[in-house]
Amino acid sequence: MIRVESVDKQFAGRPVLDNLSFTVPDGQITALLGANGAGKTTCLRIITGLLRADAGRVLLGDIDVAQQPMAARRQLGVVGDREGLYERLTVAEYLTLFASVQGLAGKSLERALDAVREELELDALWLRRTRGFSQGERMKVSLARALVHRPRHLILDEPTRGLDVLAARLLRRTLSRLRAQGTTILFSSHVMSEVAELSDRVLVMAAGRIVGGGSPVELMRESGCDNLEDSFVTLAYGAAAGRPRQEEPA
Ligand SMILES: Nc1ncnc2c1ncn2[C@@H]1O[C@H](COP(=O)(O)OP(=O)(O)OP(=O)(O)O)[C@@H](O)[C@H]1O
Repeated sequence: MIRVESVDKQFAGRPVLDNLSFTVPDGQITALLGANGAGKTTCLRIITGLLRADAGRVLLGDIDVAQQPMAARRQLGVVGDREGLYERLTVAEYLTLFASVQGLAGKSLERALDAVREELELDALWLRRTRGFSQGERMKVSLARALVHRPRHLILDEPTRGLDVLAARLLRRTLSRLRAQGTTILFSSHVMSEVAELSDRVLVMAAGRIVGGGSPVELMRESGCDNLEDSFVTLAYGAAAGRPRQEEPA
């Protein structure tokens, strides 16, 4: 389970996250929605330990991300900016490096590499250097890097941005399989059809706070709308106009 508890973050004195609290249950896919600038990426970066909160804390199970960064890293897979590939390395070399950093060696390293190679259909890319990779190819390698150590928690920032139909489908299939294995998954997206299809739970952010949360059906009921996109607009932009509601931490 991921717990975000009373997190504040300011940039240059401007509040971006404002006493933000929510939980992400195990074995479910949770989508984080919000208008541009609502604070989604900032929130995900704090969960993954890339940014420090000004106040509050983030727990992965019992592990405090800021207090126990090494332990947190072993529990986390992160798919963020797909630009971070080392272009001189082949996919095999790159994934070996990341798996080693996570403490894998010998037979368990080999097994971990074989598993992501098969699951993410990486055969054709395996011995290629990542320079010049397409968006879809980069996503596959980023996802393989995030999963190679079998983390309990997976965080993805707009994972289907720029992907074609087949690559997006592979990603969705992979997320569904991971959910069935009990992985806790949190992803941000602007694509409502994908959110409606994939998510067990949706969190709507506006101005650094949670303004709605529940299953897609619950959100539609709460907002009195018959589709997720209208619910999102009602909750996110209605709230931005001045009626925020903070979800209680579970
Ligand atoms: N390093 C930074 N320095 C200053 N301001 C920042 C920084 N990072 C984010 N911000 C600001 O914080 C606010 C929230 O940004 P964030 O990237 O978290 O939003 P988002 O919800 O992910 O938006 P989008 O949907 O456009 O990706 C924005 O106003 C952004 O300009």
